[in-house]
Amino acid sequence: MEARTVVFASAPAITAGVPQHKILDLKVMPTTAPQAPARKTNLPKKKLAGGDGGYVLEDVPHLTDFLPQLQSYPNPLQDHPAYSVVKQYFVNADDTVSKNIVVHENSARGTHFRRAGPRQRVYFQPDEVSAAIVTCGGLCPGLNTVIRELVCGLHDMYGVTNVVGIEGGYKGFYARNTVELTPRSVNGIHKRGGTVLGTSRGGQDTAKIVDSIQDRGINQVYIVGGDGTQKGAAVIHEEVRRRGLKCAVIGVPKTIDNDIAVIDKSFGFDTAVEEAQRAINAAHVEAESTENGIGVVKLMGRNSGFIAMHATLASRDVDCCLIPESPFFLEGKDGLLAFAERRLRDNGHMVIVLAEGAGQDLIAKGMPLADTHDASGNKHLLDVGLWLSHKIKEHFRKKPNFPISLKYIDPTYMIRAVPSNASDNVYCTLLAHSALHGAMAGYTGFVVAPVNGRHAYIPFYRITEKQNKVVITDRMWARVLCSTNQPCFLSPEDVENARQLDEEEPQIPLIEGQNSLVKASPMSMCNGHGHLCNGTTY
Ligand SMILES: Nc1ncnc2c1ncn2[C@@H]1O[C@H](COP(=O)(O)OP(=O)(O)OP(=O)(O)O)[C@@H](O)[C@H]1O
Ligand SMILES: O=P(O)(O)OC[C@H]1O[C@](O)(CO)[C@@H](O)[C@@H]1O
Ligand SMILES: [Mg+2]
Repeated sequence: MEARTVVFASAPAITAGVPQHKILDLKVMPTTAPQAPARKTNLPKKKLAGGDGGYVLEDVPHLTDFLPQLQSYPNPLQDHPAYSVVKQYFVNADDTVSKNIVVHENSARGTHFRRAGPRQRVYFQPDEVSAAIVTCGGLCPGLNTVIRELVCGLHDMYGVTNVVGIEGGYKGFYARNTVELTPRSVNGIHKRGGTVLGTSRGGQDTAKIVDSIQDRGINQVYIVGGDGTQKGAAVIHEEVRRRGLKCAVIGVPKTIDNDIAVIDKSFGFDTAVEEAQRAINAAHVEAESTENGIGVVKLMGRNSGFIAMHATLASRDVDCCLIPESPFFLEGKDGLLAFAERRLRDNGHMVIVLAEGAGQDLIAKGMPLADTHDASGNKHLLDVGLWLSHKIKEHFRKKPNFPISLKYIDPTYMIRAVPSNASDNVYCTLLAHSALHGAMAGYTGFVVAPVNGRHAYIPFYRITEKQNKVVITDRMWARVLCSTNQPCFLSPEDVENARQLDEEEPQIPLIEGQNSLVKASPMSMCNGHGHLCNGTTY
């Protein structure tokens, strides 16, 4: 395939903070010709704008930020029969989504993100688009649905026919071949678990990946993966921008652990919680059927216990839920072992659900092991389910008049290798559509996801700067403790630490000329193309 590069003219004139975009013809040339010099931009990483009442828009980059002469075209969707009856199909240029939905009388309006959806003007012509999709990290229900809907959405809504899949995760960009993706080839893949493209951990070499993007002439890259993947996507975007390539880099957040910050939830999470019910039911049936039966179920959740928490609440058969965010201890009258004894005396059986990351410090105390990591740098965890089962058996072995029967169920890979359920399928479809509308409209360097129920374009740094964790000082965790009636196992010091972690995120102050655009009302911040008029300082 012929690689292409874009030549651009001088920066736009700026009048009163609003760049006057001069529309030039896009010149396309083979890479054998001298490369256009990457524009020496020192665009700040954050693109913020302020409005009245403490309104802050944390915006995402647009291709015209560094390729100001790009040609735009009317969105072909305006002639699409399926959308012709929709009252207002295009998103308003100044639509934004509020990060905080619970407000008080005197609250500042706070952080907002650009609303996802189709724009009136697009920055790609259908036959110009060369899109690539890659899936990275662990498996997750819904990966195939996202792939299918990206391919079909690009094709059906925008007439794009050139879409390839990168095989085997980030490594596939430089080590493996691509696979052509057509509506026909992806038809039906959403009914299968896994990812038809394959996935991997490690092997992220930004320069090589961007070389591959450039050589193959790819101008839209859809990167589907978890927190690690999105960190990789952020640096790929930086490099693409540094080289001045007309290439939109879009992240679609994936993880069953639901540990991605800001967003409502990640796809696959619902399916994982639903699938976990099968394991918990089995543990409950086994436990109920024997004298002092104990069922122990280990679920995924390296650093965040969302799956365990939601599976516990959904099931109602769980007597104790253990998650990484909430420390626990075994010994003493308030410890887990004494609690298990009490529960067995009262009910004759019990079910314990734990997230794989729970109690890691506790285990390490007893058996110091070398710190080992996977290819992506994630710490290898010790098997808390096996360890806890052993500790419980050891405890009751000392009590000959208290025979127990313990069954340990480890369904970790079973809950993520299944196809997505109906609700995740719909979610993945909307995610894919939001992603491709953003790319066609020229946005780049963003992750797409719902925030308070509305799909939004979120800058990469927001997703990668911290992980989403269960806040144990929140009411949701209290609901779990109330449903299981388990002790909270926390010392006053633990509670204090948890409260500190839960402190409200500091608002980013707008400093004119450094990280802010103009101080303006949201209405006045947009130009006719539906993106912020940002000039060179944002
Ligand atoms: N800090 C980072 N910078 C650049 N690339 C990274 C970074 N962390 C991870 N990656 C790359 O992203 C890919 C996936 O990362 P990782 O294995 O951590 O999974 P993930 O995307 O977090 O998904 P999950 O944890 O849900 O399985 C890997 O190819 C890895 O090399
Ligand atoms: O064994 P693998 O493939 O590294 O995956 C395990 C990890 O993947 C995750 O499910 C995230 O995808 C974690 O909860 C878990 O620790
Ligand atoms: Mg991860």
